[in-house]
Amino acid sequence: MPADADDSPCSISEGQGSLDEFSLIKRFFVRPEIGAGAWPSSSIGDDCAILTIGAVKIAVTADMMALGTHFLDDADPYTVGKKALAVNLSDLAAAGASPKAFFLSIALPEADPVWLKGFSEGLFEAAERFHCPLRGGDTTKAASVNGLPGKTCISICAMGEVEGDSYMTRGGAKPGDDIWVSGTPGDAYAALGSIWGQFEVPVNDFSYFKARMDTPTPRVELGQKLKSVATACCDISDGLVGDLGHILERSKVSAILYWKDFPRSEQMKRLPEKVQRRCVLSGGDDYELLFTAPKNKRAQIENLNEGGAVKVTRIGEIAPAAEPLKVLDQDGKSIELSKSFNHFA
Ligand SMILES: Nc1ncnc2c1ncn2[C@@H]1O[C@H](COP(=O)(O)OP(=O)(O)OP(=O)(O)O)[C@@H](O)[C@H]1O
Ligand SMILES: Cc1ncc(C[n+]2csc(CCOP(=O)(O)O)c2C)c(N)n1
Ligand SMILES: [Mg+2]
Repeated sequence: MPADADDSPCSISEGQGSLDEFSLIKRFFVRPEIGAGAWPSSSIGDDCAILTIGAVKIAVTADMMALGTHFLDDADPYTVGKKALAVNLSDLAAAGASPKAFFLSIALPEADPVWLKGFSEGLFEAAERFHCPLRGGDTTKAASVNGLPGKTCISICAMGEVEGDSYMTRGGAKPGDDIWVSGTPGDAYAALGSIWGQFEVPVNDFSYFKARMDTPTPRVELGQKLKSVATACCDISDGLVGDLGHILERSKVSAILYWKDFPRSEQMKRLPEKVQRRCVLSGGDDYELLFTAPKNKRAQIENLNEGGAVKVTRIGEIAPAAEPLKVLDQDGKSIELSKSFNHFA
C-alpha cells in the first residue's frame, strides 16, 4: 500500500542536547532538498530510501560495520561476511523490497587469504540465499595508527525492487493500529550481554543465543507479505523500543506495549525477568520486523503464521501523539526502560 511519505527535511529525533548518533545525523547530514532533476525520495530517516526513477521505484540502503563496534574483535570471518549482508537485506525487508544487487566496500588491515576466504564464503552464502548479486565496490587498506593495526571495516549498499507504490516506511502508523513483531527479539543481546559479563545465561543455552547474534535471518519474505497490510514498518537493529521510537516519530504518534504479550524464546524464558526485559525491550541486533497495521487486518496477519517461516505476534497498539510511549507489565504498571543501542550515547 502507498505509505505516507514525510517530506519534512528534518525528521530524525534529536537527543537531549547531546550529539548522539541521531542528533549528529540530523544536524550535519539532513538538508533541505537541493536536487533539481535528482531522483525524488522522501526525507532521510527510513530503513531504505525509496528512489523514484521515472516510472520505477527502487529501495536503497547502506550499512557500515566495523570490527570492535559491530563484531567482536575475534569474530569468525564467515559470520562477519554473512551478517554484513544480512543486516542490509533486513533494511530492504523492512521496506517490503525484494533484493536485487549490492555493492561492497571494505577496508582491511592486511590481505589475509584465510580471513578473506571465510568472509567471502559467508557473504556469498547470504547473497545466493536471497538472490542478491554483488555488482561492485571498493577495497582499501585500513592503515595502522600510532603503531596500532587498523580495524576491518565493511560498508554494503544494497538495492531492492519496489512493486509500484507497494512499499513500507516508518511513517503511516495511525492511533488504534496494532503493533506486531516477528520472531523472538532479545536473543542476540542475551549472548552479547553475557559475553560482556552483565548477566549469566545457562551454559547449555549460550550457543542458541550466540547463533541468534551471529546469524540473523533477514525477514525478506515476510516483508513482501506485509507491504499490502502494514501501515509502517522498520527492522530492529538498535533495540525494539528505540526502533519503535523511530516509527512513532516519523508517524507522529505514540504507543502502548504489553509486556505479557511479548514473544520470548524458550531460552529467554529461562533468564531472570529483569534480564529478559533488558534483552527483549532494548537489546538490539535482532533484525526482526516491527510493524503496525489496522485492527481489521488481524485475521489476515495471523494467517501469515500458517506455514510462515517466522511467527508474528501482536504486542501493543498505537496511541495519539500526546501520550508518552509506555510498556506496561501484567499489573498495568509502567516498566522502566533501558536505552536502546546508540553509537554516541
Ligand atoms: N551519514 C549519513 N548521511 C545520510 N543519512 C544517514 C547517515 N547516517 C544515517 N543516515 C540515515 O539516517 C537514518 C537512520 O540511520 P540508521 O543507521 O540508524 O538506520 P537504521 O535502519 O535505523 O539502522 P540499521 O541501518 O542498523 O538498520 C536512515 O534513514 C539512514 O539512511
Ligand atoms: C562488539 C559488539 N558491540 C556491540 C554490538 C551491538 N551493536 C553494535 S551496532 C548495533 C546497532 C546496529 O548498528 P547500526 O546502527 O550501526 O546499524 C548493535 C546492537 C555488537 N553486535 N558487537
Ligand atoms: Mg534498519
